Parts: sequence; C-alpha cells; structure tokens
Amino acid sequence: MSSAIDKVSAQIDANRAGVIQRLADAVAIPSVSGDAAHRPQVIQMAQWMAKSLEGVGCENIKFKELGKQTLDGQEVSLPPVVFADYREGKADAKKTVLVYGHYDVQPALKSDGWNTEPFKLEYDEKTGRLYGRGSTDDKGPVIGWINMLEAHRQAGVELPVNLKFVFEGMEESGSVGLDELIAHEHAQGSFFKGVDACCISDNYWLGTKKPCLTHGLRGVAYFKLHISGPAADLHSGLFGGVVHEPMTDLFAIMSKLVTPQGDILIPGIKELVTPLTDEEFKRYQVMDFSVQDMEGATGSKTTIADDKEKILMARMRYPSLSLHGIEGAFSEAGTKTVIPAKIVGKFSLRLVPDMTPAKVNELVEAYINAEWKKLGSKNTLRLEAEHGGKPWLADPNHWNYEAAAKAVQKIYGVAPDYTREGGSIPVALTFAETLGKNLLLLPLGRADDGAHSTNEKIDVSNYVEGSKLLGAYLHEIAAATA
Ligand SMILES: C[C@H](N)C(=O)N[C@@H](Cc1c[nH]cn1)C(=O)O
Ligand SMILES: [Zn+2]
Ligand SMILES: [Zn+2]
Repeated sequence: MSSAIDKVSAQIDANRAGVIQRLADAVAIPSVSGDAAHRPQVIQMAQWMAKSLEGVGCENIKFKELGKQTLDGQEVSLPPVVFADYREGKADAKKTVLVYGHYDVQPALKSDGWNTEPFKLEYDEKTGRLYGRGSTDDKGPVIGWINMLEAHRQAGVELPVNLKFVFEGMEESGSVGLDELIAHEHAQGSFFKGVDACCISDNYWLGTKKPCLTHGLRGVAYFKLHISGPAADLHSGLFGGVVHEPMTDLFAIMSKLVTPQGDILIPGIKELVTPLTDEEFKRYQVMDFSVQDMEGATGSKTTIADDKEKILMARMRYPSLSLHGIEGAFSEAGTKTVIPAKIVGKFSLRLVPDMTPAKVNELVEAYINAEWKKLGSKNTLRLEAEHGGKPWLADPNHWNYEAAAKAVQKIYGVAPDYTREGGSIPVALTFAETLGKNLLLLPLGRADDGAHSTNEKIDVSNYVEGSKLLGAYLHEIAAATA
C-alpha cells in the first residue's frame, strides 16, 4: 500500500506540466523590489501569491501593509507582506510550521548577458533546466509549497500539520519594515500563536548532486559611498589635471577596502570573528564537496584557495567584502572623455558570528574617514550605511532537522549534508529570536543555479522533487512528534 507521501509525490509528477506553468506565470511578473519603476509589478506579484494560496485552500489570507519608502528619489508604497493559514481536520492537535519566503527578485536585463528573456521562463529540454529570474531565488521554492498543497488536495491526502505562511516582497532590498511587523504581530499574540518550528526554502545545495540542510547564514552590511565635486560633468581635456576627480578618489578608497586575495583591510573586523575550533574544522573536512564543485558553480577556475576546507570556510564562517558597482560612471560602449561630477560606489560585507551591522558600520566609517583625510581631496564624501542583517546559527539537533533529514532520505535516497549558507536572509534570525522556535533552511536549488546572476535557472528535477520534499518534510514532522 502506498504511503501518503507516495500518493502526494505521484500527484506532483502527474501535475508536472501544471507546476511548470505556475512557475512560468510567476516569473512573467518582474517583481524587482530594488527598482521604483517595477514597484507596481511587485504589488501585482503579492496579489498573484494571495490568489494562488487561496486556490490551494489557504485561509485567513491578509495583506499586511508596511507604508511607504523613498526609492530612486520617488515615494513608493512598500509591497505588502502576505500572511496565510493552512489548517484542516483536527488542526488543534497538529504541529504548526511557520513558512517564510520572498516573492520579489533581483533586477535582470537581457543586455546583462542573459541568453533568453529573463522574465520569460524558458525550458531547455536537453539539460532539463528552467531559466528565468526568480526561478531558484525564490519563486521556485515558494511555489514548491503551493504545488505540495495542491497535490495533497488532489490526492485526497490530509496535511498532517498546520502551516502559517509569511511571504514578503522586499527581501532583495533589505526587508524594509518586516522586523517591525513581526515584532508587532508577535506582541499582539495572534498570527504567530502556536508556531512550533519554522522553515525557509531560500538557499542552495552545496554542489549539484546532494541535498543539504542549512543551519547558518551570514549577515550583511551594505554601503554606498557618495563622492561629489564639480557642479556638472566636465571635459577631461579642459579640466583633467585641474580638478580633484570624484572617480579617482573613489577608486583610491575602494582599493583600500579588500585585497585581491579577499583580505579585508578594515582594522577591527577580523577580531570580531569567533575563533575556529578543531571540532568545527572537522565538520568542513567531512562535507561532501570538492574544489571542482565550486569551479562548476562559478563556471571558472578562479577560487582564491586551492583546498576544500579553506573554500568552505571562506563561504560559511569568515566575513567577506565585495565591491558591487559604481553609479554615475560612464559605462556604455565608446570613448566618452568625461569627468563624472558625482558618483556612488557600492560595496557590502558578509557578516559572521559575532559581527553585528552596528559594530561593522562604526569600523567602516572610522576607516573610510581616516583614508579620506589621507587623500587630501577637496571633493565631498558621504558614507551611507544601507540595509544590514545579523548572522544566524541554529542547533541542528532538533526534531525539525531530524524530520527534514528523513524527508531527504525518502525523496533522494541519501543522508543530507549539514551546511551554513554564505548568503543572507536577515529575517531568519528575527523569526528564531522573536518566536523562540527552531528554524530550518531547506533548500531546493543547486549551487550552480546562478541566483542573482545572468541565466538564473532551476533544474526541473530540483523543482519537482523539491515540491515533494517539502511535503515529505511535513509528514515526517507529524510522524516524529505524534
Ligand atoms: C540567500 C537568499 N536567497 C538571498 O539571496 N539573500 C540576499 C539578501 C540580500 C541582502 N542584500 C540584498 N539582498 C543576499 O544574500 O544577497
Ligand atoms: Zn536573493
Ligand atoms: Zn532569496
């Protein structure tokens, strides 16, 4: 006799074309939270989410409004956080799992180097891959929950736990207003009441073959460095060598932040990092991972370190500093001889225990001010600390992780790796601390999915098996805690 999860899995297989179409419909909405011009589409995506959740039997669906923000010099509405409940049968006797995900995406233009239109899901039959912005981060995994609920209903299988969904539309842009909303709802004691554990599917396997459970995330501190001088852009023939140039100043400062070997040059940062123990080092040694996996994920042979443990630690347990871009710089084809009058350099640090954005902001500001003085420039500098989030680390010795490990074994036939993610989901810590419940990251996508990059994809197998995995996880929770 087939088990409940076998029936649900068979139903997901039968729905294959439909679940791919559902992802295509979502990818077609360019819900780019970082661009004011796309804000109506982010809000459209919230409506799409609400309708989809309603269609699979969710109740109590609410748009939690967060007010307004100023973006690109315009006042725009923040996209709502979508709350929903799923309960059936003897709900009061069941465990309740809080599920978080995000329906916004990173920007994407075909001209960035995409092979296909980023907001049109393209299925490559030869490779079994689905290309499109948000396919893996985070529309695919978010829709995995919906696919799983749909299949339960169609297969006539009762969901053995209650679910509480929280889907936001600002994760890629600092989760503005979300922490306050969670604190407020928690204090009111209504929506989060009865939550037993939390789960987020918004990160990636370590490689391309083996699923993992993730119990840590790096935090983030994002900065914008504004440098301005001349009243307007200048002709370099007439004014080159005559004025202090903002771009030259910016390069001088940005080049003092990090070395090409990845060493952060800001004094005091390294001292904040929790020391490595032998026990922790052994965990990196046993992880199923190779230098070639990282080369596959980056599509290059450019790793700084040449051994597995150093690469894993660089990703999981040490901070990093990345330079992201320069706004206002001449970047088109051609040879324009301009001196830009004002420019904005963008960089961020990934934070690890025991770093906090507040402490990092202090160190970055002191260092940049000191370096600026050394330049002797007459231009004006302003450092803006943008969004930040603390790192998070959980105890994987908990029934939440045990259930997920059993589900991985059931769907994939292997025991998962236990990883820490290099990326950031600041709200993970907020949920864990505010609700005081165990939180699990259960990724669906692979290391080479190209999240945030050009040609972002999710493999159909990860998307379909992942939808099954989310269902199996919930059944294992019910079995383990019955
Ligand atoms: C891991 C998650 N899918 C993700 O991509 N998080 C983002 C969060 C962020 C921070 N600044 C802008 N977005 C990330 O780690 O970059
Ligand atoms: Zn992302
Ligand atoms: Zn994400």
